[in-house]
Amino acid sequence: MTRYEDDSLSLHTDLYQVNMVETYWRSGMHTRNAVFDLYFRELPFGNGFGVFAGLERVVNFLENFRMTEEDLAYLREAGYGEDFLSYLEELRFTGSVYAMKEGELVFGNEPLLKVEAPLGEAQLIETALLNMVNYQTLIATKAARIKQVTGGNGRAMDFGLRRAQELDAGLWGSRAAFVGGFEVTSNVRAGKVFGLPTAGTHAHSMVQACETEYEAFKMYAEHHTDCVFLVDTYDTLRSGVPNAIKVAEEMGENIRFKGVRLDSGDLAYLSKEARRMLDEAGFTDTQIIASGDLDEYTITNLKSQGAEIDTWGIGTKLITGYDQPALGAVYKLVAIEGDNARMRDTMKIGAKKSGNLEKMTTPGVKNVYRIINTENKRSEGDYVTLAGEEPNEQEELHMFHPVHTYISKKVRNFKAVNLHETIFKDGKLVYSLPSMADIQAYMQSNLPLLWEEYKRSLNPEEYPVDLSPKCWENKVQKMHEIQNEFSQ
Ligand SMILES: Nc1ncnc2c1ncn2[C@@H]1O[C@H](COP(=O)(O)OP(=O)(O)OP(=O)(O)O)[C@@H](O)[C@H]1O
Ligand SMILES: O=P(O)(O)OC[C@H]1O[C@H](OP(=O)(O)OP(=O)(O)O)[C@H](O)[C@@H]1O
Ligand SMILES: O=C(O)c1cccnc1
Repeated sequence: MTRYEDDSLSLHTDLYQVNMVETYWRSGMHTRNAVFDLYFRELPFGNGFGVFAGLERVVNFLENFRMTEEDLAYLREAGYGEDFLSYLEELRFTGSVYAMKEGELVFGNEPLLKVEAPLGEAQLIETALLNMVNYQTLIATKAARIKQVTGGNGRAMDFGLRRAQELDAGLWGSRAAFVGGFEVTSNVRAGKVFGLPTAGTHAHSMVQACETEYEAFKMYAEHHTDCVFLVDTYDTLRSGVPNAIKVAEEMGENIRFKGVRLDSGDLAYLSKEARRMLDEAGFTDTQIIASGDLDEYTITNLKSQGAEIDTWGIGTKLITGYDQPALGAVYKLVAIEGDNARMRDTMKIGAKKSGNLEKMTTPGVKNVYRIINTENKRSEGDYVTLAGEEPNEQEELHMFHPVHTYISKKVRNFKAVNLHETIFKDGKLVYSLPSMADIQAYMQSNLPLLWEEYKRSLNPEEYPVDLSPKCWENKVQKMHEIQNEFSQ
């Protein structure tokens, strides 16, 4: 039982955030303008690209951000003073948010989302934003990775709900799977809440509940027009497929015999045999659905064995991000208003002995552009600039690796597309959330921008995410300033 009844998410944060905000407020720093970047460092699953998801929930969260009476009562109980609670009571999100569109193809070390807000607000929302974007982007990326191997004509179906890490992950995971390209979900609530296409077959329990498998299929067919029969409860080829065919023949035009589902055994062999049997019986349009611990590796392998599988049902390994359960996105302060009311770039160096530039944050208010080659229509890479830079006004771009700077190229004939949409401006929502179908279509329409080398599932090439010379120099200069301060 919960001790409080409301469904406020405003305390969906870590205690240290509240304590920092109290400190800022008591010192009068809470209203200073701050800029935070939200980004991950490394692509998950060894994939060559990521798929951004989580924005819709971030928007809902920020729009509804206010401390309820129960939030305040809890904080009062925890010992916070009435004066600070009065500040929290009035607190709303008044800042600006710039973010990638959901479904955007994304890469390491580029801001997926940028928050410009009074320090107190920007700090208090950090944990929730990371929580939402980390999980949803991880699952959307896993889904896209699986879709890359099922191919255009192999349907991917999300079966994950029962295996997800609790209710929220089940709901938002199904949505993320759709963002990443899954065609359909078994999750009825996700269908209701987000309008996702749903579909389903039946379980072994229905077959077990009847005296015989034939009786179970027949009973289902008598009450449903669209029928997919699960054929592996007893013996797939000797009992399951023949019973499915028998019922379909008996029911004739009264049903649409959509397919059979295989959930165990040698899926390559069984699918080929089932296909042969269905075709011989004249059911050439009937599909074969496979499930049972599938992921991109088993699917690739099954396809290489010539498996006759049309639809892939994927649960556990999709919804839990099984082989990499965390994306590791972070939220870092990159600029803050100083005593003189001017913005000051900030940087975190960290305790790395190696002086690894990669782990250091990139200071400054920045934009991210995708550099599209206007001749071959492919992306040359992403290009992170300082605010105010306008790459489209340049004749030629110098793109170089931000750590191994000798890896460089000059790009002409390009179009630089700003990847950040303005979502909130001074607390006001100025972005209309696209439909789920548009989000998925947007993701798919962007895939041709990437060379195949970035999209292969095994050992893809590293897609360039470069800093503009000004952004890079600013970073190096800031690093030297910090180092000099300590060597004096
Ligand atoms: N031809 C195949 N080649 C490679 N992997 C396969 C093939 N057929 C099935 N698999 C995969 O191998 C694993 C099969 O594991 P296992 O034999 O333990 O379970 P199962 O046959 O699905 O039966 P059960 O559901 O009773 O566990 C699953 O992950 C399945 O997706
Ligand atoms: O294997 P996953 O990728 O996680 O996909 C979800 C699994 O959930 C069901 O099995 P379960 O044993 O839970 O129920 P059942 O009795 O209907 O087979 C289904 O048959 C899949 O095998
Ligand atoms: O509809 C199905 O076949 C289904 C749904 C959830 C999990 N496993 C299978």
